[in-house]
Amino acid sequence: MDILAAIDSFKGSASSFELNQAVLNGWEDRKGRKINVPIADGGENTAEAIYYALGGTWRTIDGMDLLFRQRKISYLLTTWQGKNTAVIESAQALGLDLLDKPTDQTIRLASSYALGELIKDALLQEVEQIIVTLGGSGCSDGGLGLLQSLGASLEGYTEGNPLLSTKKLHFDRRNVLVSKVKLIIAADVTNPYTGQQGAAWQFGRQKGGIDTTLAFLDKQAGKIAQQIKDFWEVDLDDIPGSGAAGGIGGALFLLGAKMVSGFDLVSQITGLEKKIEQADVIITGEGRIDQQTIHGKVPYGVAVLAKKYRKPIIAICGSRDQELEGLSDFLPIVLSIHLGPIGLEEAMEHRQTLEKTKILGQTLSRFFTILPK
Ligand SMILES: Nc1ncnc2c1ncn2[C@@H]1O[C@H](COP(=O)(O)OP(=O)(O)O)[C@@H](O)[C@H]1O
Ligand SMILES: O=C(O)[C@H](O)COP(=O)(O)O
Repeated sequence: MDILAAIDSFKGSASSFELNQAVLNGWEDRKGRKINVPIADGGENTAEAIYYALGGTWRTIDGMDLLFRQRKISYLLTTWQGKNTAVIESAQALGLDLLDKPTDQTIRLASSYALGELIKDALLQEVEQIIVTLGGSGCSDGGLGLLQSLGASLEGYTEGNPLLSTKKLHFDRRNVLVSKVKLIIAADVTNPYTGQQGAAWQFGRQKGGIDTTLAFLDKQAGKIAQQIKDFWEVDLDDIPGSGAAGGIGGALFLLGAKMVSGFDLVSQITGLEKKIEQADVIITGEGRIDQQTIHGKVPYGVAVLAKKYRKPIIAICGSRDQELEGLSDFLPIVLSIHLGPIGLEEAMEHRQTLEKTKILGQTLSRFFTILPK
């Protein structure tokens, strides 16, 4: 029996490659093939998943993070579809993981400026295209910091999160630095720029924002979106994914980037569909399987492919919502790696997570051996 593992990283806990390997190490069937497909949807570890598929070299620069703190940041230089390509994972500079604890203060301070600096560095490497992966970010600035770094001026901006103070955005799309390369956004969600389904309300709470801050950020994003509509005739709220990474999706779209689903892109690059077609059992998962999972996250994407080829699929996670509504049609079995009540900090410990994942892999393989042939 050939088993394929394509589990998304458990954010803050373990990478996709490690989790896949843990399940495969636990799997007791010695005869079949064990296929490890590192996978991602745009969030943390996406560049690594692409690296496993394409190879390439890592370029490390003295960059900064979402709070303007100095930090060494790496991005991937590779070849994709015959073109010199940079893969910049926004979570490397702007990740929620980089904050000790997301609070209302961090969301009020955080900016996407550091991502613009990485894009500028990639442009100096003479690449023909840049893939910017979005997800797992700790900022919610409508992408204004990024635009500022690439040459836009933000009227009224004081400091910290530019969405709080910017009154007006000025930039000439013909002059922005990225006009010479093909820009691809690989977004992990399809949310719009503003509104109840938009960046601030949907993802601002996990970034520490309190309701009054989120309401203000959403109102400000609405003003910027209106201005963009008036001047550039682009309605960001009509663009699925413009609310990814706190609105960076919208900002990059404005710069002419092509928006694609992060999962679809990684799945194409890794040849996931073909590999699923050839496997007998599929294991997927993510840190927390919840109502958001069905909106383009890895386990849903893998499950859609498994369903297409009628392959049995099991999802594993660190924690899950009790109710998973429409998801159970695609993922009937969602199992936590944890066996008893446990605090979140202890649960997320790296080594234990991999050990428990291995044990769950072992249990699942035994289950398949008792099934009638
Ligand atoms: N080892 C673990 N055990 C229990 N819960 C975990 C573990 N790793 C991650 N989580 C939970 O998953 C959350 C991250 O969700 P995840 O699905 O990995 O990312 P995202 O939702 O950004 O795609 C963490 O905040 C935590 O609640
Ligand atoms: O805001 C972001 O960075 C994402 O697009 C959504 O975040 P998540 O994948 O960390 O939930």
